[in-house]
Amino acid sequence: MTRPTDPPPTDLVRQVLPGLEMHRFAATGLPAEQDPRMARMLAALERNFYEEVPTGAALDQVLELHGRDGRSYVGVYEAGADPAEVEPIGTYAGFVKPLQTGVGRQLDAFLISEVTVRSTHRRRGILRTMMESELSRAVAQGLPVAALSASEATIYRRFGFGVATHRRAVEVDTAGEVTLAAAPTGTIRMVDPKDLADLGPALYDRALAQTPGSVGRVAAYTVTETDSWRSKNEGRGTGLLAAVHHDDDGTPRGYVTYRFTGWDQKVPTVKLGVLVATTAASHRALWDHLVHLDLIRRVEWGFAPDDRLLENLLTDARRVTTTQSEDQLWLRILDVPAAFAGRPYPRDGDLVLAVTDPLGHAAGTWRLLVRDGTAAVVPLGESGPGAARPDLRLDVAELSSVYLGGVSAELLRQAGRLTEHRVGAAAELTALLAADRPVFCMTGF
Ligand SMILES: CC(=O)SCCNC(=O)CCNC(=O)[C@H](O)C(C)(C)COP(=O)(O)OP(=O)(O)OC[C@H]1O[C@@H](n2cnc3c(N)ncnc32)[C@H](O)[C@@H]1OP(=O)(O)O
Repeated sequence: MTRPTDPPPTDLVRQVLPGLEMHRFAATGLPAEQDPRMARMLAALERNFYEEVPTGAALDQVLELHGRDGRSYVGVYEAGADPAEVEPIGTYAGFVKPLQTGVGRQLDAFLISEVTVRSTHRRRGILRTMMESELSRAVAQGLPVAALSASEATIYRRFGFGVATHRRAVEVDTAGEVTLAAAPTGTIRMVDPKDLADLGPALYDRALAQTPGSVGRVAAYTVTETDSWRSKNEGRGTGLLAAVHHDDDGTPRGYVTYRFTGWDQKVPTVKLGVLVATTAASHRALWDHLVHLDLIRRVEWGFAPDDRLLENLLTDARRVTTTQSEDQLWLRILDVPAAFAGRPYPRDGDLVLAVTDPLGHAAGTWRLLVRDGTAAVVPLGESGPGAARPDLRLDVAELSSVYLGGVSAELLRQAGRLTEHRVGAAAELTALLAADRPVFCMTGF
């Protein structure tokens, strides 16, 4: 008999490679004792990332959070193994969250995370098997795009993913007199991080709606920003600081969390955790707070947008140093007509795109016709009646890179990543896909 607390059965078991089987099951959110299959999945992926494996209450907390995300897991096991008894060799998580395609416009995206293969079983096609299977499943479910963030930049292009957003790490020199280009408004109040439990997600969702390139946040952030990881000080907090900005009417508009790195540092420093601003004024006010912290001479932020907003915020732009710059969101268009119908356009346009796709999902010659801010995409033959000569020829990885408007098609033409058959077509595509706000993925997953 199945008790209500039992995890649901595996919905797929099949041989995928000699001696190996693939199982798929949902994260139940149940504690390890009631769901040993998920506990072993989590242990395997932590080990494959060379991380410590959580136990006890810390493990149960992670399992609960993954349940809240609605994650679906795929595990590759030795044939005949019971996933409740042994750890998988390959791990893969997928879940659906909104992708912001423009201000006020969202699409459902298939987010992929926790992709690992045991070090003794790498380069035998386990990742390829899991990825091809799950992308096909996402297509069958009608999801127009997939997305991930990559541990290495050389892995995912072969599966049709292209870099759509970038992020950087910055250091801001806050020693001495720091001035902002415009005076801040509203008030800043220090709060207990636990007070962000409801406010944080609500403000994030409002910021998300204005930020093309961002995706819905995973549940783990509610624990990170409230400083309540059970693995650290049993969830009682570790000295994280939190400040909320209220506008002149007293409405909360943004918040920031940060941590002092200690007096043993040569340059007294705070490190930002999460910064969420739903208005430009709130963003300015939070930075005004950060750059004027007494005794602090440096602010570090490891997850900053790759734009020049911060430099323009300060009177002295040279106080900002970029210490690292990286790809962030890798996007993969699965359904060309649905993806292009699901974003806004600043102008009219008419382009024919010949798209190659190693997995076939987006392959074809497509006419992208945009009128009054709305796109219609129709498939065309390249030969025979109705044939059209393409203006541009590109792989789905490049199409996915330029889709949100954060990467320029003209720039990719100059890099030799796409071929122009009509002079000026790449610049036209760039203009057609221009975003109304800087394109940035505000969150990791
Ligand atoms: C979205 C995320 O979760 S990103 C996190 C990815 N995980 C990690 O970095 C953890 C450590 N690494 C691993 O666990 C594994 O090496 C993985 C998951 C990256 C690759 O798994 P494998 O099973 O070895 O990959 P698989 O054998 O299926 O290779 C598929 C293809 O990708 C290529 N590939 C695999 N890993 C890499 C790599 N690190 N760099 C470049 N190419 C790679 C293979 O050569 C192969 O190419 P081909 O099919 O075009 O000939």
